[in-house]
Amino acid sequence: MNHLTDWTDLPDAVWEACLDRARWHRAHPAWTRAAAGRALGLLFFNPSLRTRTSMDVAAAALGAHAVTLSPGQGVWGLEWRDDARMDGEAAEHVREAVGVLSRYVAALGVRTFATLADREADHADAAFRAVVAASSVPVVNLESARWHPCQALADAAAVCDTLGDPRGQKFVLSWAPHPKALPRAVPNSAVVMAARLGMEVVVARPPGFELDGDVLDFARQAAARSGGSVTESEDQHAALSGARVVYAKAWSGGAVYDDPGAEAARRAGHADWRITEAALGRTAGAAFMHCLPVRRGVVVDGDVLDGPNAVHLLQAEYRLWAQKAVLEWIWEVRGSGFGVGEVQGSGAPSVRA
Ligand SMILES: CC(=O)N[C@@H](CCCN)C(=O)O
Ligand SMILES: NC(=O)OP(=O)(O)O
Repeated sequence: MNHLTDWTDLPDAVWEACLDRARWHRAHPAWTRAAAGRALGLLFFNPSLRTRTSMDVAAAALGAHAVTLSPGQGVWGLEWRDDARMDGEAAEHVREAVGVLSRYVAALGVRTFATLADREADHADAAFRAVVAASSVPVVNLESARWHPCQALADAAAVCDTLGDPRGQKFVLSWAPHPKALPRAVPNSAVVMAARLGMEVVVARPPGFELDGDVLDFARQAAARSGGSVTESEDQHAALSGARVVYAKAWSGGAVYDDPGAEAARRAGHADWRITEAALGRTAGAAFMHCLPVRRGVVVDGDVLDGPNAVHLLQAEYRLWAQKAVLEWIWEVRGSGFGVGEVQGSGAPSVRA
């Protein structure tokens, strides 16, 4: 069964074929009946605008039918912990709920954000893994505690369209201020994504906001295969010099698990990490990237988002093309059949001359 838990669980050839295919879809947007007769269940434990809409439309564009379910909002609240005594809000367990859904649909998409309270559960991606374990159909990760693989695929396509050949170009993942403690699935995925593309990756973040060591290890392993590199910096100013991409993202510091108050205070002390026109001016004409949703004037200034270097809407658009490619891969459909290695070039136009 083709689950998409994360790209780090899959051969590079699958990533490359899906990336080529995502770019191909942008150039060939016609709807098909490749997955006609199939249903897709979309289980959202957390809010979504892009993922929810683009998955629904991607399914429709392949002739499939999507059903979106939000546990606790018109759908029974769900428990995922194996050892839970269910005397709280949750009316059923994912073992039953996902067992049932597997009998209705041909694949499931699932969103389960990090708890930011249970370090071990988050690190093990336990909620998402509980759904995968209970499912008898393929599962697509729509952002778990650890990874956001659909975002990574869309981001990679947007980088390739924007830069042409990204190899050797400087990609700065820049930590950003935010009023809330946010998960790390997006930065984790972005750093491995850029390393896979052979980019010179710099993770710029204040002290206390380090990404997990195993995520940096995954990224360094990817960089070793692609000819890229991965380093860290506590100096945003220096990191931005020479950058061709600035990917801004807020994420919580490790202290969020032990001392949330201290984490919040430390986060509030770094408001000056916001991306401004002046910050972008220190780069080599970098494209500005963000996964969205984004807070204007907190994470990034409005004039950067409204300016010529911002590619955040292209990233978001690519979610649709990327997820068409993912659905084709998990269902092994594509008109004449979808096999790794048979995809030739994308033909997608460059959006930046
Ligand atoms: C604001 C917020 O909750 N952001 C979430 C979702 C990002 C895109 N799905 C995060 O930082 O992981
Ligand atoms: N980037 C992203 O996943 O957006 P949503 O949270 O709106 O789905």
